[in-house]
Amino acid sequence: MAVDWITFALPKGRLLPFATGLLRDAGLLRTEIDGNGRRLVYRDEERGLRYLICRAADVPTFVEYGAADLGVAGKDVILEQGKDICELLDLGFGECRFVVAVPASRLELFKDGLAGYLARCGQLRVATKFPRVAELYLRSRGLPGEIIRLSGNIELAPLVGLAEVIIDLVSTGRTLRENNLVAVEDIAVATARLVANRVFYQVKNDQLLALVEAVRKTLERGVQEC
Ligand SMILES: Nc1ncnc2c1ncn2[C@@H]1O[C@H](COP(=O)(O)OP(=O)(O)OP(=O)(O)O)[C@@H](O)[C@H]1O
Ligand SMILES: O=P(O)(O)OC[C@H]1O[C@H](OP(=O)(O)OP(=O)(O)O)[C@H](O)[C@@H]1O
Repeated sequence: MAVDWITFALPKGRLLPFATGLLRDAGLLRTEIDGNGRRLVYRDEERGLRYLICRAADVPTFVEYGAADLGVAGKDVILEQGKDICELLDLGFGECRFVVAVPASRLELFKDGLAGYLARCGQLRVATKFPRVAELYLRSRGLPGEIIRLSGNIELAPLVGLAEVIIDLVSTGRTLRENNLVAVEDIAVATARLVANRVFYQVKNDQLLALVEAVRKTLERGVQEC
């Protein structure tokens, strides 16, 4: 790989249309990327730009290890992983929030918050895909609790007695509603971020700054999903 190529790690899935729309508007993407396809690497030879289609949670890893210079990653994943990468821009899209949610049928038990629940019931198990965020949250509240890490469909856990509460991402609220859960506490809002490899951001500073500036100007104008 020539050193002057610039590689973007893009998240497949729900963030991809926004990320590609933004890069296209910024003049940094001319290739068609098929979000539903199996192809994982796209190149714009003329401009020396390369795009990697990564799992959303893997973008920080590709960037931290220098397999990509720049990447688009959710703040949720950034908070959870604590990777050594530079966060350059808040891209605004992919907004969701970390919440604590409980079964609506048990809401009364949580009327004095998680601390009140613990005092009443003596046990707090938290199912989540984000154990670090959950751990930090419990610690910041001085709450003892067991974190149960799941890979997805977190909402299932309190419905079958695997956990008393969940800590998960919510955007439309549909998944909570359809599983008779309610959010009782908000933890943090997350949006997609433009991130960079720490070393490359210094070494290729002129090249990367020009790209970051193009993205920043596009954000100021407003982004189209494509
Ligand atoms: N309601 C939401 N739930 C989860 N992630 C959301 C939501 N809304 C926006 N996002 C953003 O989308 C990213 C996850 O994208 P996506 O759901 O496509 O991947 P994933 O399901 O976590 O990963 P994969 O399919 O690779 O296991 C999150 O990191 C977050 O930044
Ligand atoms: O508020 P909503 O719009 O309903 O979105 C929230 C849901 O989306 C995410 O799950 P995802 O779709 O990523 O699937 P997963 O459970 O397999 O992680 C999240 O974990 C919630 O389950």
